[in-house]
Amino acid sequence: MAEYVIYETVAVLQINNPPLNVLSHHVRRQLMSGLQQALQDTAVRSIVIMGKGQIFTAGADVKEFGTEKALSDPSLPTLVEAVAASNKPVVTAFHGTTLGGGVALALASHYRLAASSVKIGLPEVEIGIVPTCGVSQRLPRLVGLQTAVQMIVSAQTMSAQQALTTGLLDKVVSGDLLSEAVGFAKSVEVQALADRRVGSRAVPGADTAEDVLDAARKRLVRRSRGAIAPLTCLQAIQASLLPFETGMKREAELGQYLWTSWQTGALRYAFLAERTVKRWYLPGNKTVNYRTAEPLVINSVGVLGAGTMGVGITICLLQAGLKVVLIEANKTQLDKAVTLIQRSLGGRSHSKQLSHQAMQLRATTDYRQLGEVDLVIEAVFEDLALKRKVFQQLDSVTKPQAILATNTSGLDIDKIASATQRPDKVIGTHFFSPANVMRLLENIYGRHTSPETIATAMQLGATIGKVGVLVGNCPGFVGNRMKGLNFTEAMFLLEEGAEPQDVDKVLEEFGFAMGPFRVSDLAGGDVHWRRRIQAGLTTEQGPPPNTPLLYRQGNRYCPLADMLCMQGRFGQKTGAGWYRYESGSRAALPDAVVHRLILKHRQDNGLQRRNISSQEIVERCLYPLINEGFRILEEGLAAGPQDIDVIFLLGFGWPRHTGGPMYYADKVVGLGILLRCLEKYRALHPRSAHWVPSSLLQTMATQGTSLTAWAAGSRL
Ligand SMILES: CCC[C@H](O)CC(=O)SCCNC(=O)CCNC(=O)[C@H](O)C(C)(C)COP(=O)([O-])OP(=O)([O-])OC[C@H]1O[C@@H](n2cnc3c(N)ncnc32)[C@H](O)[C@@H]1OP(=O)([O-])[O-]
Repeated sequence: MAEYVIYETVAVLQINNPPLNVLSHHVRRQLMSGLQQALQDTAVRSIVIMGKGQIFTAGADVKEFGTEKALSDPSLPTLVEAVAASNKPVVTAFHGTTLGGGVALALASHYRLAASSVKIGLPEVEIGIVPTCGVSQRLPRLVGLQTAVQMIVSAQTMSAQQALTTGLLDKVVSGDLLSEAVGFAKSVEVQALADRRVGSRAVPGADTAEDVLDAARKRLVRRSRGAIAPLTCLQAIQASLLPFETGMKREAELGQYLWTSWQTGALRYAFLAERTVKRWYLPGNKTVNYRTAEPLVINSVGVLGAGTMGVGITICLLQAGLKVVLIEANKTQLDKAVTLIQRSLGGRSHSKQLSHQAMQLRATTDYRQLGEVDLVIEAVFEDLALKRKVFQQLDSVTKPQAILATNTSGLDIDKIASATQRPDKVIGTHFFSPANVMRLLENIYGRHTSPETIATAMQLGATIGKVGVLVGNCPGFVGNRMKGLNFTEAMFLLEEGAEPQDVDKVLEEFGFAMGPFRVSDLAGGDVHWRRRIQAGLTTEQGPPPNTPLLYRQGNRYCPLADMLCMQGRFGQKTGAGWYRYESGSRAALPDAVVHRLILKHRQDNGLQRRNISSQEIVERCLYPLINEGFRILEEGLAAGPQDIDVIFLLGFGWPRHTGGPMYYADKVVGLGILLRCLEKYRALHPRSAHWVPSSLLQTMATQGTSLTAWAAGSRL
């Protein structure tokens, strides 16, 4: 709701809609009625709009979007324009965070005040919409085009001081916001309003406008990769150079265009999915869930292994204020890691606070120092025998109630847990590299993992700023199990006629930051080569004895990646992989050596080259992965499609504007079309088991059920 209180001649309208004061329909109705009351009351000479609680407002109510309430009177645009039309001065005073529609209200007001700690932002582009309600028209008039572009198109937040410098704020206050705002409102009661109306101003620096917009457009064309919101937002900003009323009309048209695009739905889904997965439950036993399981309190964490992952994990734990004991047997490696960690923590702006964080680190070669920690994250080399040995040791040196987590990207959690006397306290915590940057934490429960252990791992993820997704135990878990198929098909495409750069280009146009071959070169081809060797698919010298070159373990197999690794071409780190890299450069250059290798492989094995369309590249690389997602749901290894989508959005660079693989299949491709496509490729490639459609997909496609609707019904 919104409260209405009079302070002498000032009417104060306070939004009170905890926790985030979103501008839901009932809030807008009360704000409108408060505004009208204040305008009619002759004793009122000025109006203050502010918020109660933690923040001013998180903007429009995203959960209302697409429902009747979003448009019900007063809509947000109607309310904002009523503020703009007020013939009494309106002061908006904000604190905490001010987003989206909150900024719209402020820009329509005559004056803007804020607490010094405020963060102001326009996240609309991230949910695929134009900041309408006059934001795209008023903001450039107030702060100039350059800053408006930064705020609207890059969704960068602004501090109070920056907002004051750019002219977005009239005043930053450090005292009590309510009394400061009331005092300020009184002081402007006699001021003329005409020149305070932002809409009547001209955009400053209009003479350099084209240069600013051109530079932004070029940047966006490069970066947007199929997302339509950024460039549409830029068009709306450009319209601010037109007369205000014309610009407002253009803003509304562009707003409508995005509003009705499928990408908006996908981006909104992604926003909500990230929050939905926090409400975890065991797919096979819903009684074990985030409400019923209590996490343990974690104050100190041991990290075992000071390689790249161990260092990244340590940094996030320290940044969250936890005490860390870092164990590494190799003293030189340990010293190197400590330097890296200290540099990473100390090199940031709030150096005082962060050096305190660095002081929470104890680095040692002595396992026994883990005796008092509440939880250990093991981050040693990806080798089952080694991990089992390490867990045996951990079991003996840690206190009995300590949780033991393994950072693995696909090894069997149950086999690791069985090396201990406490399998109920063993869990997988799969961090993504670089661990201190990537927001995903794939948490894997084993057969014996207790609800308390799961709750603790999920809570730890939240504490260190990650989005934890709970999944079941299977080879590769959810992420790598699905992702592996993408690379498998990408290689088959090389056998059939494509070059690595063709496949990468198409998938980058689809929206991935990097195609599969560039990713492989970045990660190091040897990592997966070692896994294939461990799985008995290949050897360091080539195919295992008596094994056909193009088939392994009953399935079609492409040996090209193995052949590259046998030549020592591991990717960027060796200067050559699927591409070549000039010294010190990360630019992937097509390589004649690879071209010849592929050509010879085709000739030697009688593989015919044909032209492969972009459509086929997308289908071949993405549909098997999606089919595997359905299998994962069918096997009860993920609670819902949101969990899978969040893993791909945050862990594998899946383009956010498509919502994630499962959303994309459901809402963009359509399950019926997906099924027919899988069947077509199954007929063409009968020796690849991943083309066999999952029975869940078959049932849904045949019954015409939507995956999203199915998931909404089953979610807690
Ligand atoms: C006509 C349109 C014009 C206008 O330009 C449009 C806009 O204003 S567009 C809007 C522009 N604004 C945005 O895009 C806001 C984006 N929001 C954010 O960036 C973060 O939520 C914020 C930083 C505010 C708080 O972070 P935090 O402290 O980590 O907290 P949290 O993130 O976990 O959220 C807690 C709960 O609140 C929920 N919820 C949050 N916001 C909204 C909302 N607007 N609405 C509804 N619900 C919202 C969220 O889903 C969650 O609920 P649940 O049931 O657990 O799923």
